[in-house]
Amino acid sequence: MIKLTLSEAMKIGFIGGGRLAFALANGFITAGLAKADEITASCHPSDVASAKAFKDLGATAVFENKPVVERSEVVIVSVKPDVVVPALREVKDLPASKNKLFISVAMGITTATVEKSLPLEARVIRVMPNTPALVKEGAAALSRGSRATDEDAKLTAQLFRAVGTCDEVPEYQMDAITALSGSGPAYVYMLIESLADGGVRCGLPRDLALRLAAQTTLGAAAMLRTGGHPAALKDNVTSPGGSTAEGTYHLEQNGFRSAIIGAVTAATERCKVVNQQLNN
Ligand SMILES: NC(=O)C1=CN([C@@H]2O[C@H](COP(=O)(O)OP(=O)(O)OC[C@H]3O[C@@H](n4cnc5c(N)ncnc54)[C@H](OP(=O)(O)O)[C@@H]3O)[C@@H](O)[C@H]2O)C=CC1
Ligand SMILES: O=C(O)[C@@H]1CCC=N1
Repeated sequence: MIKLTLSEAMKIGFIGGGRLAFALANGFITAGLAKADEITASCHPSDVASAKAFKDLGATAVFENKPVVERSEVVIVSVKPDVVVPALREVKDLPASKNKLFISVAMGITTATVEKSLPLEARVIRVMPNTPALVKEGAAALSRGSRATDEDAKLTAQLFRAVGTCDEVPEYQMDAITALSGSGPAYVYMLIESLADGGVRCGLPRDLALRLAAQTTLGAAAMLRTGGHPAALKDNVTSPGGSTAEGTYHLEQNGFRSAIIGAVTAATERCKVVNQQLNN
């Protein structure tokens, strides 16, 4: 087996050159982990915009999946969940697919499902990243497939740690992680947009409201990273009889916490349904 070592010269391929693939490719390049001209991504022939985005990065955009596998040491499978099996079927019989590390980022799709679509010798790791990888603030988790080695897990963790954090977890936790940190940026953007809308409603100019909302979210997250507990940090903001107590009371009355908990629960269920549908 060829030993993989992470270096700037590592050839990284993406089957599915969409939004997440672009965020990762851009993140890997700016982190100095990959050279743009060592990256290959496959795009649909009709998807001129994605192909152009990769070309503008200095990467190679192709319109077939086979060259991605042939040109790359590590292949990141970044198509939509229902396209994973058909896309891998196209490359299964290539000699280049044997002994290769495939990293699947598809929501809900288990390593067992991916392994069944590849040659016996291929190794699989499942990763759930998120789009803030683009600015090196990603949160990722990885789980090993049955044939993945310690070195594969180490290399994958190194790749994703270059663009944020990466924890190794048992695979049964992956759906909940997808629902929390994979989808989480969308919920946070909704929070930020709502904060700004509130500011505008109360008379602030839109650009100031949006900047304050984004910086407040960034600052609050940075405080948590220093080791504080969210409840204690919230209490520090809440003066007796003050504005925050009034605001948080309104949130509680309107089911803010249960709405967020419900969102993560619903998204977790969606991941399970997707994998079940694929295996029926
Ligand atoms: N977006 C995110 O924040 C995250 C996404 N993911 C996972 O990443 C994967 C991709 O998501 P995302 O980037 O959002 O989706 P996109 O739709 O942006 O990307 C998928 C890309 O694959 C292309 N494609 C479709 N069929 C094929 C095929 N047979 N061969 C090669 N490429 C093909 C699509 O082209 P076309 O549009 O023309 O169909 C599209 O450009 C999903 O499995 C998702 O679960 C994981 C974590 C976070
Ligand atoms: O919405 C989705 O299905 C993907 C998975 C996590 C984030 N985006």
